[in-house]
Amino acid sequence: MPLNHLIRDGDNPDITEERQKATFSTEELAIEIYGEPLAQRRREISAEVLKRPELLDDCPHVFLDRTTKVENSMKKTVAVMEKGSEICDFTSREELGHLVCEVFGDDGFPLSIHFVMFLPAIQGQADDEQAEQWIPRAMRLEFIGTYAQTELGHGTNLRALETTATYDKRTQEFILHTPTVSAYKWWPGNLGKTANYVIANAQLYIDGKSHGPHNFLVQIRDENTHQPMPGITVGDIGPKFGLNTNDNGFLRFDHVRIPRRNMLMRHSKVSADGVYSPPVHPKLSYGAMIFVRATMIRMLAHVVLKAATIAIRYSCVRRQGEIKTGNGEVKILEYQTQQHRLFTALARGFAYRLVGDEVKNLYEKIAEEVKHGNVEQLADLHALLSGMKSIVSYDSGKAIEQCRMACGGHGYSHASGIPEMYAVEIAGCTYEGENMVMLQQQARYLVKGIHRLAHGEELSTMLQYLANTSNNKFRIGESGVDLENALILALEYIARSTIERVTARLDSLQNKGLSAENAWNENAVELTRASRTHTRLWIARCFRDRVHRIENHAIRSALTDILELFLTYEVVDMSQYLYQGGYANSDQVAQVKDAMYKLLEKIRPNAVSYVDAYEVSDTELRSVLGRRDGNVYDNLLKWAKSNPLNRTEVLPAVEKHLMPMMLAAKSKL
Ligand SMILES: CCCCCCCCCC/C=C\CCCCCC(=O)SCCNC(=O)CCNC(=O)[C@H](O)C(C)(C)COP(=O)(O)OP(=O)(O)OC[C@H]1O[C@@H](n2cnc3c(N)ncnc32)[C@H](O)[C@@H]1OP(=O)(O)O
Ligand SMILES: Cc1cc2nc3c(=O)[nH]c(=O)nc-3n(C[C@H](O)[C@H](O)[C@H](O)COP(=O)(O)OP(=O)(O)OC[C@H]3O[C@@H](n4cnc5c(N)ncnc54)[C@H](O)[C@@H]3O)c2cc1C
Repeated sequence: MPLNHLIRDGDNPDITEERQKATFSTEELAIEIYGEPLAQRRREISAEVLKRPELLDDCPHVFLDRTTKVENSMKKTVAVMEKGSEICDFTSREELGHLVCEVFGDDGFPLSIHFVMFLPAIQGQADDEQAEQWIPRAMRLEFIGTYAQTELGHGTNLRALETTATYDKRTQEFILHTPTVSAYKWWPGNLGKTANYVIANAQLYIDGKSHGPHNFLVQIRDENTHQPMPGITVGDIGPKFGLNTNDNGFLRFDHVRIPRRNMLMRHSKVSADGVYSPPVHPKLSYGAMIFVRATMIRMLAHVVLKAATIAIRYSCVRRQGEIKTGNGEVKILEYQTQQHRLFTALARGFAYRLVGDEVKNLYEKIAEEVKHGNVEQLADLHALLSGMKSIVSYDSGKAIEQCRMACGGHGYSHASGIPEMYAVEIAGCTYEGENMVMLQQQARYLVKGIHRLAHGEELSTMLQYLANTSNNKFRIGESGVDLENALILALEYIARSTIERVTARLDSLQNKGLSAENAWNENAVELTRASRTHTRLWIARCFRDRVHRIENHAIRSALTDILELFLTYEVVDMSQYLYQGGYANSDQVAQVKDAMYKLLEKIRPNAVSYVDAYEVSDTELRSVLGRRDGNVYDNLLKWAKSNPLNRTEVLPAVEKHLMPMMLAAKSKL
């Protein structure tokens, strides 16, 4: 029995040859990633989707205009809701999430923000009575909601949001109002044409006093006619870099009245006579953002692993050039440069995917505590997620772009599927908090950590390495120190020294009389660097711990190669920091590079099996280059021929414009 379970007759022999080389069972690696029974359920769901034409695209989605894309996704949503429960367990987020990926791909679908923000906001911030009233209706899709926070003028600085919710004691209502153009809600996903309810974030005013941003449930469209409600102006904001199947929207409130009980009241409350009770933590109304920041790590990793699947499979069927003259053209994956750009992308994908599970578990644990009023760990969680969403979105974007370029010209074509993946994934650098801003949120926490240490106070587990000042020499190659440990210690040193340096600069500038705010801004770039090094260390440690827990020996060994490649790549990428304070010399850094190049060779025979084990179906991949069967060229030709521009031999526009011009030019001769 071959170890790779995807070997089939009729496949491109070049890709079959790759699968025959597997040294681990791809099914067992799939189980390690997804767990049982999910690994098997995912396959069954994929197979079921293939049998149901109403869930499949009639033609490649990239050939469609926006209006048709939006219509198709609405049509398929209804099909999923009618028949989906025959295919998957709707109560399982994982199963439903997989079905959504199969049917809709990455570019958005009408219920995305309903599920990822609207419902979580209600679940976390509505009191029990409100939850009981709204959640069952929302789950049954009697209405569709979105999360309307960002405005035309402000997205980052939430304290400056201009939408107001003024309490009217007389009628016991809030009046939602958009006072200026810059106060228009702008960006919320599925707001433009789909949603009929929103969670609106607005400044709460009672008796002329502001209490800061709070969340309110507001109906914006009629439940029967879908027409905007009185006082509501709403529409789509237009085409974007990506996510064009998603109707991101704008929204204006003109003195819209809602009942008092439509303010989400689990944490903050307004009584009928207008008495305000604040939450136990001032940022509890930001809970839905925390949820998405925790969830998006796995979503982003998923996109990297899809891009790696495409580029690695394609690199085994594409032959170009010779390594040794006369020996024939090689698969492009034989080139070390190709292995370096693709296997490091693969390693990041696996690291972020597995660490993403840990982040999700941590979030769930802390969210449960918060629900019961214990906010002790909220600052740790906020700092971690601020760093994680920034590192994972940015480094995943770089990895996907490398995958695209590694496919040469065909990578630039939408036939590869990678351009759309990149456009969707890279939005993660912006949404849920612009990366530079979020890195600085985490930097505040790190600087505080150094100050706490100086005052002899206890540090959270995440920061304890800051106290390890005896780690001041790179120990690679020393007897008794294995590669992994030496690399993790190097990453600890990089993070600690970077955070210490920038904190010392901040302190010294303030001692010289500069204000804390100006000192901060003068060091903001270095602060974001400190934040990055800390997060990259956290990811590395968490990935290492995850791999060490694997019981299946062959799978642990396969993922150890990926882990070591990840660690060597991270250390090489940040090696300039190792020279700070004389921690390492250039020979030691060269040793890390050598180890990394050896790992590329070691991973090479299993490359296709790693991505096969991640098990993304062709339906979900939507890529001609990444097809499981490796039959790329015939299908590229079919794809190009099916392009709407080729429906007629002579394009009407050519007849109308260019032909007369050319004929007129000829007649002038
Ligand atoms: C089952 C089905 C599955 C379906 C799957 C479908 C898939 C669909 C795919 C969907 C694709 C994409 C989804 C996209 C969704 C995108 C949605 C959005 O973007 S919503 C809008 C997000 N907006 C933001 O993130 C705004 C960013 N800004 C902020 O978060 C804050 O304003 C700020 C943190 C930058 C500053 O806040 P401010 O109030 O000004 O606070 P201070 O800076 O003064 O900080 C004071 C203090 O508070 C701490 N803090 C800040 N935030 C938090 C928090 N959230 N929790 C805990 N603590 C917080 C901060 O650290 C400070 O602490 P100190 O101790 O004082 O240092
Ligand atoms: C695809 C997509 C989907 C979205 N979906 C939603 C949604 O469903 N609901 C919703 O409410 N919003 C949504 N948003 C909005 C999104 O959350 C905001 O765009 C994001 O938080 C960034 O805010 P901004 O646009 O105001 O950027 P800005 O804050 O204007 O950023 C512009 C530049 O200014 C810099 N900057 C700003 N403040 C600081 C600072 N304090 N220090 C240093 N630099 C700073 C930034 O780093 C950046 O370089 C979505 C956005 C996108 C792209």
